[in-house]
Amino acid sequence: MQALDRFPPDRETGLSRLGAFAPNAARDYETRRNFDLGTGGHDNVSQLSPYLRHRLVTEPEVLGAVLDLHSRKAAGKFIDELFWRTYNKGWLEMRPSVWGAYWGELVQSWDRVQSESGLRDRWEAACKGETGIECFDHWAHELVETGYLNNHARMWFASIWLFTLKLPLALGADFFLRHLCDGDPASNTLGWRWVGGLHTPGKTYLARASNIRKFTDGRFHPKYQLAQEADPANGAPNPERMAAPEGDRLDPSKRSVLLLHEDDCAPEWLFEAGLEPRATATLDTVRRLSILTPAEHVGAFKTRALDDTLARLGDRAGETTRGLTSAEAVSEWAAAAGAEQIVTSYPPVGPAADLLKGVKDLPVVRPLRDYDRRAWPNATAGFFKFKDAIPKLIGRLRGVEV
Ligand SMILES: Cc1cc2nc3c(=O)[nH]c(=O)nc-3n(C[C@H](O)[C@H](O)[C@H](O)COP(=O)(O)OP(=O)(O)OC[C@H]3O[C@@H](n4cnc5c(N)ncnc54)[C@H](O)[C@@H]3O)c2cc1C
Repeated sequence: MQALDRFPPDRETGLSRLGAFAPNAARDYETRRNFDLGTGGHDNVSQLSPYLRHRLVTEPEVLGAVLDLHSRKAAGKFIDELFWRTYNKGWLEMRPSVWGAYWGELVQSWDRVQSESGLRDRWEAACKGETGIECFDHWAHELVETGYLNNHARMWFASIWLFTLKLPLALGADFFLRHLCDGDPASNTLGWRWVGGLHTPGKTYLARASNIRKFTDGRFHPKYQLAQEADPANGAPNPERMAAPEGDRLDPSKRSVLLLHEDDCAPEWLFEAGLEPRATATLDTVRRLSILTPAEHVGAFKTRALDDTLARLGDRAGETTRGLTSAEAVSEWAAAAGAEQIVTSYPPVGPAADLLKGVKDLPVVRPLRDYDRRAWPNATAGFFKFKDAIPKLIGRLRGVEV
């Protein structure tokens, strides 16, 4: 699998990629990050997203490595981008119905694909990279083969999907989730909603031929091929905000089992909080990412990342079980291990959280990392408001009050 050759799903690779990238996280990154230099040419950005998305490497670790080498000002652009991920997670936690609405739109759009042959043909051509728009077709192939696209390419691709090809937003977000190694319910849904003019109501992102030519170093120039205007896409409006989650308190004296999932492959912090599980299991939620079957590399990334986690935990994990796929299977496993509680790192909005809602027989204790608990409540409105909290959040991590 080409994607996993590029993104070996283990923590050691994530950390060594971070070490190699950190020296370039200041001016180099700021001036070059928007360039999409083609398959295999993405050294201008960190390519850490599959590791961050599954928390094989954590945000505090990335911030720490970068701030050991650069001032906050010098690495400001990179730090902002990293906090976009945190912002998206917090924003969706406080508005979880957006994920439910996305699923509703996906089911509806999929029904239309099956009944409207014109739509089906355009959707198939887009997914196969056979639209005749050379840059778009290249990105469709790159995504399917490598599981990755540069951020600017994701923006252009989503814009062309919505405004030139006039395809439904949910089908585009689904195409990404089925192929990205970093596919994330928050960053992907919000990324598509941002391009489509739903996140910042009415403000759409229109891809322009001249911008594509400049930032692909002249590889592509889709002159006269792209829509010239972008009316907001159809989709649920932003709902009212709920309170941010605080997470559960862990009582390590109770008989516990540990459940690992794709959202936190660095659960060592739970052991530091006193957890001594009798047994540990991994969840397999890849089939809950889409109505269709995700690409093989997407599931393989998650399975191997969780295997890497179990290997690191060693004997501390107790007896191990792999790949539970339903709430019933989780309950049965925990009961057989004689547990009083199932402990799991707080699963943010997405497939693992969806599955765990169905576990009723035993309490599921979901402690939340300090980083998330402090950062998420700041996603009250747009990113620029959230940004005001960044100095303080960094100060707490670095042990300096700002
Ligand atoms: C339509 C669309 C869909 C997207 N879908 C996803 C997704 O499913 N998963 C995902 O992780 N990101 C998604 N992004 C955000 C962004 O494109 C990727 O995080 C980034 O390209 C990953 O590459 P990198 O690690 O080399 O990023 P770098 O530029 O090196 O940035 C470092 C880290 O910061 C975070 N980051 C950077 N840019 C963004 C951003 N714009 N939004 C949120 N976080 C960011 C990522 O965790 C990234 O690993 C999407 C963006 C768009 C426009």
